[in-house]
Amino acid sequence: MAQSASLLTRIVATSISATIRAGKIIRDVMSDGGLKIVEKGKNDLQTEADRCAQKCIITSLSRLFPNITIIGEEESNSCEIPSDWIVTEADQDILKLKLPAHLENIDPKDVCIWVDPLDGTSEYTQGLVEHVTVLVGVAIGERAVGGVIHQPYYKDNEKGILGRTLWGINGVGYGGFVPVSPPDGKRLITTTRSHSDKNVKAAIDALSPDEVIRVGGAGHKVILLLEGKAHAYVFASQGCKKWDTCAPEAVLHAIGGTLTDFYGEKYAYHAETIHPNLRGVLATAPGQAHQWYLNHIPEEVKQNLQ
Ligand SMILES: Nc1ncnc2c1ncn2[C@@H]1O[C@H](COP(=O)(O)O)[C@@H](O)[C@H]1OP(=O)(O)O
Ligand SMILES: [Mg+2]
Ligand SMILES: [Mg+2]
Ligand SMILES: [Mg+2]
Repeated sequence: MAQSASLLTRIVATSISATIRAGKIIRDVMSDGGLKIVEKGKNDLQTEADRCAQKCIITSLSRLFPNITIIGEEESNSCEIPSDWIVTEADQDILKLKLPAHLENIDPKDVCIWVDPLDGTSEYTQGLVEHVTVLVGVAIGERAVGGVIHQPYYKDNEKGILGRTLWGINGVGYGGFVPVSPPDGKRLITTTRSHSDKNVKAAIDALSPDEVIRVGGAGHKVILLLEGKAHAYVFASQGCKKWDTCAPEAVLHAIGGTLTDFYGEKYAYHAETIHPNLRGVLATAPGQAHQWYLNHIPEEVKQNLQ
């Protein structure tokens, strides 16, 4: 890998390769049929694919970036990993990116990488594989700056290949998708299909949507915002964690969208922060009035998110 490239571009470039490899592992586990599901908590599953994909990504990144904190959703174990799960390649186009001065010489101590090896596990176990993404987010200080979202089951009929990878670096660029504005004169809201409750529903009802798009995964829902299929992602629940939102937030910000909690505050992604997004997730596509959504959320809904 070009050592002259900056640390941030090297992390994002390698993360692209690592998520593609993890996506192949996720497809292989599904086609072999041995999901070996473990129940981590209420409505909270883990499969062999979550475990193996995390192992692939974290082992690869930690060998290349030994001084950087990497936090993954799944608990790690010390078992051997196949050598072909260890990724050393990097996306060459990303390595060529020119960064602004403040991102050029970052201190490895200020970087935290958040890994969600399989976002949308509930849907994956139900065979709704199009909802699945692999997420790697890169925070510098408190801010989510770089993000990679890989969709292992995306079908590109023209290229005849399975899978695509979307990336973004705030203030630098994005790729792997073409941003589209959502339709004018309508309010399309995307939200959970597997983790709903009274508070989640009350928030959506208060926004009087024309349509509610219920799909799995934080990564998948932010892709709907990137591609103009929804105006807002509304999840008034404490269920999402930092690894769910770091990468999607960075990619969304790179095209001018916004992701905050229900009080309008950005989440902090430094290594010492708590994992749950206790104040919910509200994200809007570029050009949408984020404040309008915040203003229309009932006080009671906000108070349940503390
Ligand atoms: N109550 C919860 N318990 C565990 N994970 C949750 C919960 N709510 C949301 N998540 C995580 O956030 C993602 C987005 O939520 P949803 O799909 O319900 O909109 C889920 O796919 C899941 O990530 P993961 O699949 O990686 O465990
Ligand atoms: Mg999970
Ligand atoms: Mg997740
Ligand atoms: Mg996950």
